[in-house]
Amino acid sequence: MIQKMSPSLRRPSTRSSSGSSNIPQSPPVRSTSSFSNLRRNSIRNVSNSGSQSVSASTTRSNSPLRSISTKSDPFLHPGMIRVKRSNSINNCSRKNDTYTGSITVTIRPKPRSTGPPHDNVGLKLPRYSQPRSNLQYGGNTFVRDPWFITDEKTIVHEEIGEFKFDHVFASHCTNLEVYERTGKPMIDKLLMGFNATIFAYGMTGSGKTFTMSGNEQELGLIPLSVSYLFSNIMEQSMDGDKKFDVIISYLEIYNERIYDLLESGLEESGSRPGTPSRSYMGKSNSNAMGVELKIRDDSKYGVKVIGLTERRCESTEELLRWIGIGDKSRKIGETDYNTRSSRSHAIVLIRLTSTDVNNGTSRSSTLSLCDLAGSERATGQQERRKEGSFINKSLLALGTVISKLSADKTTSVDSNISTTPTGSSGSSSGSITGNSGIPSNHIPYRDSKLTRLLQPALSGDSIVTTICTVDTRNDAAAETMNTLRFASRAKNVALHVSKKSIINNGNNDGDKYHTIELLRRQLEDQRRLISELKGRSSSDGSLTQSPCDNNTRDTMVTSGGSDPNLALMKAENRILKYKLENCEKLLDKDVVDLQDSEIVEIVEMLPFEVGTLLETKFQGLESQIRQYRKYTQKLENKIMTMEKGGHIATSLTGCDDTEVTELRKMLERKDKMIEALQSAKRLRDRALKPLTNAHQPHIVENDKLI
Ligand SMILES: Nc1ncnc2c1ncn2[C@@H]1O[C@H](COP(=O)(O)OP(=O)(O)OP(=O)(O)O)[C@@H](O)[C@H]1O
Repeated sequence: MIQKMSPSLRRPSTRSSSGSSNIPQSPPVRSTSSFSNLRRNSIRNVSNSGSQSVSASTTRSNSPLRSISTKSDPFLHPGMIRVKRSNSINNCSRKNDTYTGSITVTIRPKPRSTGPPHDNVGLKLPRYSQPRSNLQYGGNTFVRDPWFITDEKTIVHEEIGEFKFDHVFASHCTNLEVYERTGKPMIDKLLMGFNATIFAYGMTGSGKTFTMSGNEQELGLIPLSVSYLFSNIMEQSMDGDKKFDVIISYLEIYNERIYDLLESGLEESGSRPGTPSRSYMGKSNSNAMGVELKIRDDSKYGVKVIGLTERRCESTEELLRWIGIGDKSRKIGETDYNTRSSRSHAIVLIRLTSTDVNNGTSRSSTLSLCDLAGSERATGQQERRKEGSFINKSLLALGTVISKLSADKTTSVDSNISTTPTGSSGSSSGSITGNSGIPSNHIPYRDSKLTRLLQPALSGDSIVTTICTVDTRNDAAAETMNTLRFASRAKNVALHVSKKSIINNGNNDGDKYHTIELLRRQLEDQRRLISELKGRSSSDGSLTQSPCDNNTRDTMVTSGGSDPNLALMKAENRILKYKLENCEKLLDKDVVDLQDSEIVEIVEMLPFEVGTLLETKFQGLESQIRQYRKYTQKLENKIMTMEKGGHIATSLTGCDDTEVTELRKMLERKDKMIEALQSAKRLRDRALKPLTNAHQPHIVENDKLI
């Protein structure tokens, strides 16, 4: 964690004499002040002048680097000419917490290494005004370049037409200028809390690595940006209110496999920090392959490379030294176009975490610096051919993703154009043929490791700037054309990026006190609750037994456990249930089975008129019973008489059968009627008994048949 100015940051260190050091202890470094003052002087010059541009000579005159000879110091390279100070980040709305715009696209033409000192690239020539003719120089004839840069945003091809971008650098521009336009604004965004991604794209040999890393003579965008980052960190941590953490990881994608470039942790570095050590490697592909790393979806970072080494750095020198170590492991090899061609995509990840010391909040943002391998034609050498095919495939995947992302905005210029990388083996399977302008929902990020790793950045998690390097020579026209098409599409990719959210770590003293106080209160509340419950349970006695006792548990359940309201409700429920059962019994019970007390209960409930009515009814029934009895008696007498006279059989036999049957039926009905009447009488007697006992004499003495 970097807080205030650590001694190592304050101390103007001297250049290490030795190339070795113990890692992770502070590595041998170049003068700290060189890097930080580089930035400070350039910034001060701008702000003091109040101008939008600053000349390199001004920068040089104030720089402490002036003591270093111009031969050995890249900052004093004569190529450092006027550098515009305007922020080149693309048209965007810049609210405090969000960035809305599109990918910032810049074009960097590679200068001719031979030929006339000033080719037509970089000269402001009117379109088509120059006749196509060869140039004579030093006794040699040079074919004119077909490309013109008409202004700082436009590059024109004599026959195809013009392409407009956020910035087109002159071919003779310096890395410092490129950094000022691209790296510096992105570091500013990083410091504000945005993720930032810069990637160099272009055909092999067009200057990607030169732009990103630089060489012994001229520092590239990476060391310049890192230097600016640490200068800002020092400034911001000066008053002690902020602490910073800088962590670096470095990986490469080689033949569609991800390798950790810091894994080996090489402890020696023969090169000075800030310059790409790979530039000094004597042989290509000299490093053994490491362990392949896997990518995983991650809720926090979008995607994450599992097991990637992270190194904490406290200074520009330390960080650049790690990059130098990683560069040594990066795969390079000779191709037809480049004797030291990158055979892999390399990505430097710098995670910056700033912590507010006063309130303990922190915010992390990541800078991704990508030096992509270049698209290339198929070569005769088998290994290069295999690598080239992987490179082309992944660049094709990137082109497809960019194309799809920009599909809804792409202009007709791109119609019917394939994004197949330069010189690829002709496969067009993944190319975009014809742009319908219909946005596709499916973005094939999973088609390559490169697009997978860039997915969070391209899908809105990062502000993105790309530097497309081109070779303007006539024989590279097709490749340049493809690069510019890619660039045109990238320009259309919309970005809506939010700052990384602030995390409350709760790790400062104020937060600790607050947390302890909160926990203390919670503890008190819980204690109070426990004693309250104990009080309740001892008052109803249900908790006096062991909690393991089943009876206790039952008691608790039936009494509603520890809740008195529940117990009360249960008791009420039991009473209501009992009442209901009784009512049901009363309703369903056969009247005959009713107990006297129950009948009295019912009778008492009846109105007086009902009793009178019932009495009348019963009297009617009694009269009927008497009639039936008389009739039955008559029949029986008749039968007896007949039996005594010996005529029974005869008479009965002689009797009309119908009459006998009728007589029998009448007897049966009589019996049934008598039974029913007796039952009714019994009921009536019982019903009236309490009333008659109280108010009047018995109407019926008993229920026997008279
Ligand atoms: N703008 C430039 N000024 C000076 N030299 C340059 C420039 N661009 C490229 N070069 C030189 O061209 C050569 C190839 O450049 P470089 O290695 O950066 O290309 P590259 O795009 O990274 O290629 P590859 O994709 O094969 O890795 C190097 O010697 C480099 O120094």
